[in-house]
Amino acid sequence: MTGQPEAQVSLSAVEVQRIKADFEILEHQVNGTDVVYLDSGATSQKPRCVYEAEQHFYENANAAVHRGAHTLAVEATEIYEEARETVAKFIGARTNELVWTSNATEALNLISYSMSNASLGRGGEEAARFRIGPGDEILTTEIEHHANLIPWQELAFRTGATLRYVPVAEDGALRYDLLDELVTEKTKLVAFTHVSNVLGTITDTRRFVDAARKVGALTVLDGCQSVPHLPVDVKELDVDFMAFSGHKMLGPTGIGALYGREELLNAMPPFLTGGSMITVVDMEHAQFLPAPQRFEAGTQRIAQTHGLATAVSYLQEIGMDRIAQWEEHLGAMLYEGLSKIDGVRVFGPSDAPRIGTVPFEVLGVHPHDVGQYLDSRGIAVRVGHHCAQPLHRALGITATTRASTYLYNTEEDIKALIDALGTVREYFGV
Ligand SMILES: Cc1ncc(COP(=O)(O)O)c(C=O)c1O
Repeated sequence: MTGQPEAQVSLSAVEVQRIKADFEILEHQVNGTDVVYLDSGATSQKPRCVYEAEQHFYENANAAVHRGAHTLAVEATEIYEEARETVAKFIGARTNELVWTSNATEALNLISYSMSNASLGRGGEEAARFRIGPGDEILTTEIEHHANLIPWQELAFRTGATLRYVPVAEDGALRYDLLDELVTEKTKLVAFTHVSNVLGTITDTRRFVDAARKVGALTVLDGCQSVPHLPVDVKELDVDFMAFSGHKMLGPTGIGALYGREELLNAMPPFLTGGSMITVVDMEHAQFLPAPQRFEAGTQRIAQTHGLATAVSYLQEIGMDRIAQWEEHLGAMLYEGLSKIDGVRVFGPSDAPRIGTVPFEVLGVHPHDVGQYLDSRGIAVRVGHHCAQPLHRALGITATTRASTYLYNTEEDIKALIDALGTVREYFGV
C-alpha cells in the first residue's frame, strides 16, 4: 500500500447515461431517431446547468455591466473575476495569466497582432521577444487548424519573416525527427497543436518546447482540442501561450481564453483599446492597464464567462482523468471498428495516443454523401477538410468524414456508426 488514494477509473456505462440526462439536447430527433452526436470536435453539446448559468444573467440587470459602483455592477465584476479564477486554475495558470477572448481564433490573432506591432509593447527585455522582422522565422506544423496557421502566415507577410512547417509522414504522424533541423537561431516563435482536430492524435509537446527553449523562441500551444478532453496544466507543459475555446468544452459560444506567462502578457500591446484600457497623455507615454484587463477593453461577457466557469466545474466534478480514459476507450473502439469495415479507410497513425476523434473515407462515395447518409440515420458527423487543408493535402485527399466523441457518448453510439457504415457502399451501388 502506498497510502495514495485509489486511481479513478474510466466512466461506467451507468455514469455516462446519467451524464447524458444532463444534456437534454441529445434527446432531439432526426427523422424520428435519437441523434447520435459524433461531432464534438466542432462544438460540444451543453449540460442544462450551463444554460441555466447563462440564463440567470439574461434575466437579471447585472448581465451587461460590470466595473461600476452600484451593487449589481460590483456583483457582476466579482462573478466575472471568479470565473477567471476557476478557469485559470483548471489549466494550472495564475488568475492574472488568463485573458478572456471570443474564442481560440481571437486568442491566437492577439499574439500575432502583438508581434507585428511590437514597438507598442511596454516591458523592456520581454518586449524584445515579440519583435520580428525579415530574416526571422516562425515554425508551425502541417497538422494545424487554420486558426493556428493563417495568423502566422499573415504575420510572416506583414513582417517579412519566413514561415516554416514541420511536415507529417504518410500516415499523418508529425516528423519530430526534423525538429532540431527546423528550429534554428532565427526561430522567434513555435506554434503547434496539442491535439489534432482531424486525427485526434496527442502531440508530444515536450519535443517542441525543448527545441524552442534552446533558441529562446516563444511557444504557442493550440489547446482547443486538448483542454476539453485531457487534464491540461500549462506550467507542466511549460508553454508560453495557450489558446482554447469555451464552446468545445461544454461552455457557451462566444467565449474563449488566452493563457500567457505573466511577464509576457505585460509586455504585449493590446489588440483593442478604449473603454478605460489606456490613459492617453500622448502615444509616446501611453500607459496600458496590467494584464489581463489590458486585453479586455469594452463591456465584457459576464453570461458567457459564468457559463464557461460552470462548464469547468461540471467537468472537474466528473474528473478530467476519467473523461480522458473514457475517450481513449471510445477512440480505440472507433479506430479499430472503422478499420475493419470493408471499403472504409481510416486516417492517422495506428500507434499514436489519441482522443475519441477519427477521420475516415468510404471508398467510391463522396464524404458529403456519406455525411448525408449518416444524417438520415440520425448520426451527426462532420464532413470536409476541417479547416486543416495542409494536412489533407499531405495525406493526398481533399476531404474526410470525421467522427468525434465526448464524455456523453456511449459504446452504443460507436456501434451505431459502425453498423450504418457497413451498408453505405451497397446503398450507393459501389
Ligand atoms: C485545433 C483547433 N484550433 C482552433 C480552432 C478554432 O476554434 P474557434 O473557432 O472556437 O476559435 C478549432 C476549432 O475547430 C480547432 O479544432
